[in-house]
Order: sequence, then structure tokens, then C-alpha cells
Amino acid sequence: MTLSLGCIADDYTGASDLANTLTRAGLRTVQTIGIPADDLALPDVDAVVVSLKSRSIEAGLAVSRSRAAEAWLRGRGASHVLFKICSTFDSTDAGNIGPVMDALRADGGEGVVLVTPAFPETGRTVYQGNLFVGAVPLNESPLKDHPLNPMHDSNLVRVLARQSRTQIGLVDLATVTRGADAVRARLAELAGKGIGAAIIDAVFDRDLETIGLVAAGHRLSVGASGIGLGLARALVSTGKVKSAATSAEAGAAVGGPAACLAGSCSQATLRQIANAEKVMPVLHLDPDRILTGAGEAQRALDWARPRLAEGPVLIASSSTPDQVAALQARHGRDAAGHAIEQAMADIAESLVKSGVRRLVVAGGETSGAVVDRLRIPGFLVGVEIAAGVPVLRAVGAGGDMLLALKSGNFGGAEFFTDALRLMR
Ligand SMILES: Nc1ncnc2c1ncn2[C@@H]1O[C@H](COP(=O)(O)OP(=O)(O)OP(=O)(O)O)[C@@H](O)[C@H]1O
Ligand SMILES: O=C(O)[C@@H](O)C(=O)CO
Repeated sequence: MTLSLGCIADDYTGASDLANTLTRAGLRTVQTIGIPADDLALPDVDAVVVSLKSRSIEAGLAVSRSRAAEAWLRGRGASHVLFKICSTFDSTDAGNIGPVMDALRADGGEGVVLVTPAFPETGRTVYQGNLFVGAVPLNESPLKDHPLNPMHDSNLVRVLARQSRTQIGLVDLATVTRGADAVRARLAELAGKGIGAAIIDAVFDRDLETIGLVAAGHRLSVGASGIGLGLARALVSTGKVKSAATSAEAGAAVGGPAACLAGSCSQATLRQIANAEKVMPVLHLDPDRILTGAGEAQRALDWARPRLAEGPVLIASSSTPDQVAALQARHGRDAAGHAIEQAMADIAESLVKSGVRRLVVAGGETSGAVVDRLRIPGFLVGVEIAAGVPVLRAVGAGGDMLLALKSGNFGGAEFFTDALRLMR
């Protein structure tokens, strides 16, 4: 297997979002959980997305894990590596986007790294280096209340400069609009000034196609699914990859009971849970009881098991920003997040032991905890449920299973029913 594109994603939902985008653009793609073991039989693919859980861990650890993934991908022929970050640039001033980018840049011998979280299909656009989420700047969007990494600055040149050892430049929309050669000329100008990375504006998919053409000639890029789209289209349009259809195997039905787990507290997920209440039984976990070890996961299982034969159930820890802030004040942010993620993993593990074969999980960290606990080594990409969220078929695990890993902010109001309709 010689890879045309290697990808490292900093969380599992982000990885499936990217794998979905690459697949839809014609690349045969597999998502692996961590670096695949030597004995994992991977199909012949154009792109591998190695999923890490490195968005919110200590920066040094994020760097070493990303470097190991990069070495594995380059060892399989990937001349370009895309470091997939969140389309809302989720990170803190301590990282981890800057430190990982700096390390991969040094390893790959890259001049100026192209960086853009733009993903217009989901409303993420970048103009003059400022990230917009729908109609509002990042710092006015719901991301200002994120439980782990609240985002308070929409100017990504500034945000990345606080995290990186290199100087950060800007390639503005006017330059991108003039085409690939204009972007290359601007990058040469920035390189001449000793600048090592540049935020690139993108508002429409055509901007990402231009960026993809340029990026394909580089060793490293950093961004969300939009730059993945640009790279994939560049690889297909230049004939480096022959466009492939989605594998039918990925979507074949598995049957069996279905369940949904929500650990995301995003506004989108809260709305999706409210809508699910109209069509399926929903259990709201008591986060305080999780933190005090009062048997909340067991209560959830006792509630769910007798209902599974009747149809899907949803178990949610999600709360409003005020409730999240109050819980974090009582128990600490990291302790609260970790305990709830582990409770979700406990619940998922027991549900699968009880026969659940179709599992929908909302939230990147939550999905990471669940997939790790289920020891799933990788996924094939099936049909798209919503922008950035495909149906996934577990590979190499004990028995057939379909999952959907939803990034917190993704999906329409009826996401849970939309997912279950396509996961048969
Ligand atoms: N009621 C709650 N109070 C405080 N924290 C919570 C609560 N419910 C869940 N959490 C924690 O909030 C975090 C949510 O992160 P997660 O990545 O799962 O969702 P997200 O950030 O909305 O999704 P994404 O990363 O895909 O955008 C997790 O650490 C989770 O354990
Ligand atoms: O890019 C996005 O927004 C998502 O794929 C993601 O990474 C959210 O966790």
C-alpha cells in the first residue's frame, strides 16, 4: 500500500469527519484508531486517517503521539501529511495546534505551513485570518462556552502565534482568489521574511480547491475537513489518484439493538437531544452522581436494558453552559470531563455486551473514550448522515458493528433519528 495522503486527526469525530470528506471526494480512505497494529488487515487505500485523542492532552504528549503517527504514514509513502484540527480551532494558548505543527514542520522539512480550519459546508469560513462560525466571529459563537477549551479570540494569526515558536503570516482572500500561483508567490514572500506558517483565508469550496492545489506540492498542512477536500480534489484532478466509489461493504446492515450516547454540551447537541425526546426514551444522567461515584452508570444500564428490545434509547450527560460551569466549579474542569467520559465508556461497554450493534455517540472526547473502551482498531466509511458525520463500520473488532461519531456542533435538529435511519 502506497498512500497518496496521510492524515493525523486530533480527535476521533474529527477523524471520521475528514475520512467522510476524503471518501466523498473519491479517495479510498480508512480511519484507524491510533497507529494500526502490524497485524491489522487494512484494505488497499489512497488515504489513512490516524485518529488520536490529542486535542486536550498535555502538549508534549500530543507532539510525541503525532510524530509517531507521522513516521508511520510517511513510512507508507505519504509525501503529504495533513494534521486535522477542529474547524473551530479548539485549543488553548498552551496548544496543541502550534506545538504539533512546529514538530511536524521540523520533521517534514516544510517551509511555510498552510493552515486553515475553513469548512464552508458547516459554516466555518476564514476571512482576514478571522474565523467565523456561521454569521458570527468565533469568540461570539457558542464555542466561547466550550467545556474544555473556550475560544475567546477569532483572529487565528494571533491565536496560532501564541502557541507556535514560528512567526505566523496571512494569505488573504484576495490572493487566494487570484489562484494557485498567486498563493505560491505570497508563500515565497512570507518564507523570505522567516515566517514558518500562514493562516489562509477561505470562504467557498473553490478557495479550498486553490489551496489544495498548492498544498499538494507541500509536505505538511494543518486544517479541518475543508483543506482535506481541497487536497483530495487536487489529487484526483491532477490524476495522482483515480476517483473511487464508496465501498458497498461499509454500509451493509448489521441489525440488532441501537443506542445513542451524548456527552457533548454544544447547543447543536442540546437541540438534537430535545428533539430525540419526542421519538425515543431519553435518560438524563446526573453529572454530580457520576462525580461522587454514586452508581450512575449502573442506574443508566438498569434503565436502558429492558427498553432495548423496543427500539433505540438515548443516554445523555449534556447540560447547559451554566450547569456545566457550576459542575466544574464544584469538581474541577478536567476531573468533571474525565469522570463523565469514563462513565459514558462504562455504559457503552455494557450496552455492547447486552447486544447493542448500532451506536451513535455525540462529542469528540466522549467518542474517544467510548471507541477506546470498545477497542475498535479502525473504521470503513459508509454513507453520510450529515455534513462531517458518516456511518462507520468497525473493522477488526469482535463482530460487526455500525457507529456514528458526531462532532459536538455537527448535524441537523433531527440528527439522532437521521443517523439511526441510515444505520440498519
Ligand atoms: N454535564 C456536564 N458537565 C460538565 N462537563 C460535561 C457534562 N457532560 C459532558 N461533559 C464533558 O464535556 C466534554 C465534552 O466534550 P466532547 O468533545 O465530548 O463534546 P464537544 O466538545 O461538544 O464535541 P467536539 O469535540 O466534537 O466538538 C467531555 O469531557 C464531557 O465528559
Ligand atoms: O472540524 C470539526 O469541526 C470536527 O471534525 C471536529 O474536529 C470536532 O471535534
